[in-house]
Amino acid sequence: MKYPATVLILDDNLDLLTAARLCLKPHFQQVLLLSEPAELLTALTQQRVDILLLDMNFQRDASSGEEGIFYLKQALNTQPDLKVVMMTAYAELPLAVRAMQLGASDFIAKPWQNEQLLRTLQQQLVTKAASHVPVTAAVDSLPMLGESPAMQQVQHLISKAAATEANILLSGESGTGKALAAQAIHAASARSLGPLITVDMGAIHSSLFESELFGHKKGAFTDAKSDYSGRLMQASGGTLFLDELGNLPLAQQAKLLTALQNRTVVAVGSSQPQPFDARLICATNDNLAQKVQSGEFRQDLLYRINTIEITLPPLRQRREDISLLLNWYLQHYCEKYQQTGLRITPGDLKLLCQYDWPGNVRQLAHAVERAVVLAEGGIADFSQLFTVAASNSSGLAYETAGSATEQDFTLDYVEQKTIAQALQYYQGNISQAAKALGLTRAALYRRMEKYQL
Ligand SMILES: Nc1ncnc2c1ncn2[C@@H]1O[C@H](COP(=O)(O)OP(=O)(O)OP(=O)(O)O)[C@@H](O)[C@H]1O
Repeated sequence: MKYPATVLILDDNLDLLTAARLCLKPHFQQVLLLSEPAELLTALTQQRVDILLLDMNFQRDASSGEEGIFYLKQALNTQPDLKVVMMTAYAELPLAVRAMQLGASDFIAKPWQNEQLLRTLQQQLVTKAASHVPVTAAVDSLPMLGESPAMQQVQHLISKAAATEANILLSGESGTGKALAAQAIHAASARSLGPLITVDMGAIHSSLFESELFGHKKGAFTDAKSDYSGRLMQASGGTLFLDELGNLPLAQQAKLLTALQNRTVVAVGSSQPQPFDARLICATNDNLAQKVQSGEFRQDLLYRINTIEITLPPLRQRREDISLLLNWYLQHYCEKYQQTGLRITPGDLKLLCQYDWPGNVRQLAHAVERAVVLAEGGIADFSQLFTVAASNSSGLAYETAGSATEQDFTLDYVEQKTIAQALQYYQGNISQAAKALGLTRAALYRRMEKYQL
């Protein structure tokens, strides 16, 4: 039986490509080969890929791995849920660790044994299946819940704003539902039949900013193998959702402002402005007014985007909604994991309603999912969350040096511990934790799912 998955192998060594294809073809539905790294972006935009097997070095005698890192970032920016396995002939641990910090899922040293390669890729598919509902995908189908006065006010603003063409700024802590609100606004607007194009501004590499947003012409730069329309044009007729806007560097803020003011884009390699027609929604978990004061955010850009500002309140400021959300997610995950009759004990419910939920609804949903999976005797098991809350630490058992065990030295363990500490330090702020860890937000989410944080 073949895995219903597509593997893309990128290496400039044609013999290696052939050998890898021979090894993998009997086991995977589709195995694609690429010898030209400049074509990676096009390949990923044209074709859904599950696993990318990526070489670290492309130029002759190169051993720094920088090219591999560059293409890794490019691949994850294009397809954030992609599993990337790095291949390196120079199996230096620091390089592999760096690649994994940047979002690679695993690495394999060349020359590999066929069995080892197969096992590594199979493992990626298992992890991919286990992380089932990615956070972003879950947003698509979930309703926006909340009966507290604060949420009723938010719902009211959403329906009023949706009926207009006004630019909207959504603010609020991480996990409070800004992306969900953007979807609700789009769905309730006259543009609902058009596209909703989301751009994570924190995840776009500065060198790709203009090309990604405004498009490029074929031949405008080395990698530009064909014309690309860009996100603003793609959103025409629909809604453009710029997430994590507070992370945008000043130079790029100026370019974005010009495009928004003129409602035109000039593709890289062109001098011809093209009009675009998209409704703008922006989101941030930063205080942009404060960033204006400190000179990190342009005031004119803020005025352009915040015609209507909607602030999503943190869960701790609307505790009335906690039990509603707990029950809704309990039912949701019971259906998903085919559990029946699970309940939350009154004692647990009380504690859960008192808890501050620094990661807001996202954290609550994850906690319920975990509790459903770990449930025994018909009772949802929140013990892991309570351990975290009680110790006010990451929930991991930190042994002293004297009691260290072998597992303390595994990369997985060290990574998990570091991520948990960063999340705790930044009080659940995903963007700040991701930045400190040197990860994209998508890569951090993937790891949080993996380690159940
Ligand atoms: N009011 C709500 N009702 C039900 N689910 C919600 C609600 N708010 C958020 N969620 C869920 O919580 C998760 C996080 O929401 P979302 O991604 O919209 O948050 P966010 O504020 O955009 O976070 P970030 O700033 O980290 O991107 C999603 O799975 C979403 O469906």
